[in-house]
Formats: sequence, C-alpha cells, structure tokens
Amino acid sequence: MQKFKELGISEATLNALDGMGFTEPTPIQIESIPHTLQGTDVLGQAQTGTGKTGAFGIPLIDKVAEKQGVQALILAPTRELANQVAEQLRSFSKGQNVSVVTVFGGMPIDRQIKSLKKGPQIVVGTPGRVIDHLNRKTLKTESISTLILDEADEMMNMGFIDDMRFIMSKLPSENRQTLLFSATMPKAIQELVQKFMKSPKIVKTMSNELSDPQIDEYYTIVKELEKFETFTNLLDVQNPELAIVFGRTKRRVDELTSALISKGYRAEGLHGDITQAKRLEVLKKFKNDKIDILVATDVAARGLDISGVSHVYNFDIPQDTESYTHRIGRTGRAGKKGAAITFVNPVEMDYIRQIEKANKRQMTSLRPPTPGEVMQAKESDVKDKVKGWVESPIEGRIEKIAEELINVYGDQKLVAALLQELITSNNESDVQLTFEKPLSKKSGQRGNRGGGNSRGKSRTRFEGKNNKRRSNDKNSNFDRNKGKNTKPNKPRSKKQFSGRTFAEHSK
Ligand SMILES: Nc1ncnc2c1ncn2[C@@H]1O[C@H](COP(=O)(O)OP(=O)(O)OP(=O)(O)O)[C@@H](O)[C@H]1O
Repeated sequence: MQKFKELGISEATLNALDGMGFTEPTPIQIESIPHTLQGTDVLGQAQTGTGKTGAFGIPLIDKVAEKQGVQALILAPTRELANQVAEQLRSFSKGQNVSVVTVFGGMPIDRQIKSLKKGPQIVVGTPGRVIDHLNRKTLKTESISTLILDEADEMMNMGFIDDMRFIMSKLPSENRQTLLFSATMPKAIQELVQKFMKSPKIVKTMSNELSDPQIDEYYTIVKELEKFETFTNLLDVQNPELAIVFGRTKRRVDELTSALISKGYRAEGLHGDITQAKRLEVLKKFKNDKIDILVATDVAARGLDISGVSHVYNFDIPQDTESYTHRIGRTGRAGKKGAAITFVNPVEMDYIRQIEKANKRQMTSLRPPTPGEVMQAKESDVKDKVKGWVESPIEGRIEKIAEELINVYGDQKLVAALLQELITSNNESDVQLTFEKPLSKKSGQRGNRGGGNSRGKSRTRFEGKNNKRRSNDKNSNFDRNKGKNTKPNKPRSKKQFSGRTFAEHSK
C-alpha cells in the first residue's frame, strides 16, 4: 500500500497526518495528490466518506505553507461544510505556520474582516459571503493561486453558478490551479466546470455503484399517516448509535423534532431558518453525544462528517438521486458500516426503482417491526437502563421512600409496576404531523428543478407535479424555532447496532 510520503507530502505535513491516524492515503488521495502537487487542475469524483477533503487539503497545506497573503480560496455550499473543511485543514497543518479563516453568512462580518486582515493563507467560505468580502475589498485576491470548489454540483443546484462565475472573474487566472471535488458529477456540471478549468485531470475512484457498498440500503413501504409510528418503532428496534433523519421541508423537520422530543428521544432539528449560531451548536451537541438524533433538511446532506452515525433515515424520500446519494453518505464513512432506510409511500415506489437504476444497486425491502419486536426492544432497553441506575448513587430521601413503598406493596410488585410504567409511559402521547403529499406518481427522465435562471441544470431530478423547486434554505437566517420546546428529555440507552440483523429476518 502506498504511503503519503511516496506521494510527495512534506515531513511537516506527514507528522500532522500521523497524529490524526492517517497512516495510508485513500484511493482518491493516491490518485489525485500527485496531480495537485504538480499544479494540474483536477476534477475529482469519489464516493461519500472516502477522504476527498484530504485529497485536496493535504497537498494544499504543502503548497501554501510559509507563503505570505491569501494563497487559496475554498468554496463550499453550506456554512457547516465550510466550517468542517476549515477544521480539517487546521488539523492537516498542525505544527506549521498556516492560518485558515472561514467566511460565511449568519456570523458577524466584523470579526471576519479582522481575521482576514491578519493575512491567512487559506480562506474557506460560502459564495454569498465571499462575494460580500470581495465587494468590500476585505478579501485580497492578488496572491490567490488555488481555487477549490467542494461539492460544486450542489453550489450550482443552489443557484450559485453566477456567484461562482463572479468570484472566478475576480481571481488571478493565469497561474491559478482549480480543483473540484464531489461524490456526484452530473454530465451538465462536468461540461460547465471544464470551462473554468485548464485541461483538468479527471480522477474517478468510484466503483460501479454510486452508493457506497459500506452502506446497507433498505426501503420501507409505509403510508403517510403511519410514518411516525413506524419510524419510532424502527428507532426502538434498531437503536442507532447516532441517527440522521431527513425531512423534506423545514416545517416537517420542526414537527418531527418536537414529536420525537415529546416521545422522550434526544433529538434536535437543523435547517436553514435556524440561526447560524444555533446550527453550529446543534451539530456540536450531535458530535459530542448530547443528542442521538439529528433531524434535518438537505442542509445536512452534503459533506458533513460525523463519526458514529450508524443510521440514516429518509423520513421523506429525497427528490432526486444525487440527494439520495449524499444523504445516505452521512453514514458508512471512512470504512465503517452503516444502514440507510428510506420510507416510501406505496405510490412513490417508482422513485425507489429510479434510485436503484441510477445507483446500479438493489435496495432491500424492510418490513416495519411488529408490536412484539417493538415491545421486546423496549424491554431490553429498560433492562439496560436499570443496570446504570442501580449502579449510580441514590439520594437518602429516595432510599427512604423506597423503604416505605416496599413495606406497603412488597418488592416484586413494586418493581413490576414501575417497569410497566417505564416501558409504556410514552405510548399515549398523540403525535400529529402535517400531511405531506407523496411525490406524484411516475416519471423518470432527467429532470429540471424549474425556477428559471441557472438553477436546476445539473440534477437528475424525479419528475412529477409535486416537485416544486427545493427551497434553497441552506443559508437563510431567520430563527423560527425560538420558543419551541427544547427541554431535555430522558436519555435513551444505547444498544448494539442491530439494523442488519433486524433487516435480515424481516426481508
Ligand atoms: N487517509 C485517511 N486515513 C484515515 N482516515 C481518513 C483518511 N482520509 C480521510 N479520512 C477520514 O475519513 C472521513 C471522511 O472523509 P471526508 O469527509 O473527506 O469524505 P468525503 O469523501 O469528502 O465525503 P463526502 O462526499 O460525504 O463529502 C473523515 O473522518 C476523514 O477524517
């Protein structure tokens, strides 16, 4: 197996990689790093979770180290992704004199201006805020020699094509190296971006399937009104380590989050109407195990790298195959296994077939858990919890109440009554989600997202009457969640990942 050293990476960067546990480069890193170091433009495509950030980020550190002024600009479609890329670059450059600054909307511009004045070598940002800084002349471009477009197809889907063109027009072009990476590269995008690049080297390390074989893919046929119950039943039976559940709209995400919280799950929502500070806080909580379920719109579909995500649930079927690929790619990362379960209304089955066809993979039908399986899962969950409770310190006054109750009812009867209450306690709360129309029946040709201008040129979109243009909610900034019930709930204990076993005997 090839080592980073053989790819021409410097000793200083090798030390940082060693500290991160990056012993061997991934295939996309092996294939693309030599070209990047030579200064060639690269169009890189590899499956989700296979190290594309390192593919452009590791050689970039060697390119910019010790230089003065902004050397590289990286554009990403969402603020979370910009932040994550910057964090990775800081890790790659540990111990070296490389400074990385992020610029994205929703955060105070003054602080960004101050950071830019200090002359970082690398700036990572979302297109809107980068343009803002270009117009204010607070982002100096004269020494930029590298432009990186991360998830370029998504930036185009979001309508950033003109913004990207504008940004490129403001950068030196003669000796500029342009790198573009994504897991999905629709033809229209390839054609379009090649105009911005100089004889790019196309590096593809995809297997035949677009979806990662590390991910077991299931679909569950369920009617709209039964979705929530089926979902919580699956959560109880599969007991994910961490789960991301995707809803189609912001309203759906808000309602689903409140409903999960009311049922005792540790969940929080993420969408474009939530303030940026809150969005970053929610992600931090998810990464630090303070919540188990992240409920999100497609704002979380691209690039987010959170280790421990064992399950992705598509509560609503995604509106196009690229979105499906990126959503499920939040699990099964860096060689780990994961499971993705897509809920499908009986009238939406054509969409499952389209995904299968596009990804050249069959999905497995997963029947909803039976009441008996759910009850069994709840019982074993409570048993696990009891162990922890018994081993934790218990206050004297509680011991006293226990003594009183045991004297009245006897210990077995008392424990049985309490267990029954624990196991069935959240069953009664009634949950009403606003009815979402299923995607309309049929089609399957290459679709257009509608909406005019440059949006919608790149996506293999399912066609149908209900396919309104996906709301570009990723960077808007209005906090609708204020005042919503976010009180902490009983944590649920973690069990071994059981998705596959369950699926196997439910085929
Ligand atoms: N050479 C390596 N050795 C070990 N771990 C690695 C290596 N390269 C990347 N990783 C880890 O693999 C995970 C996925 O990497 P990354 O986020 O770059 O994937 P990606 O291909 O950009 O995925 P996506 O398409 O979803 O954006 C990260 O946690 C990263 O730290």
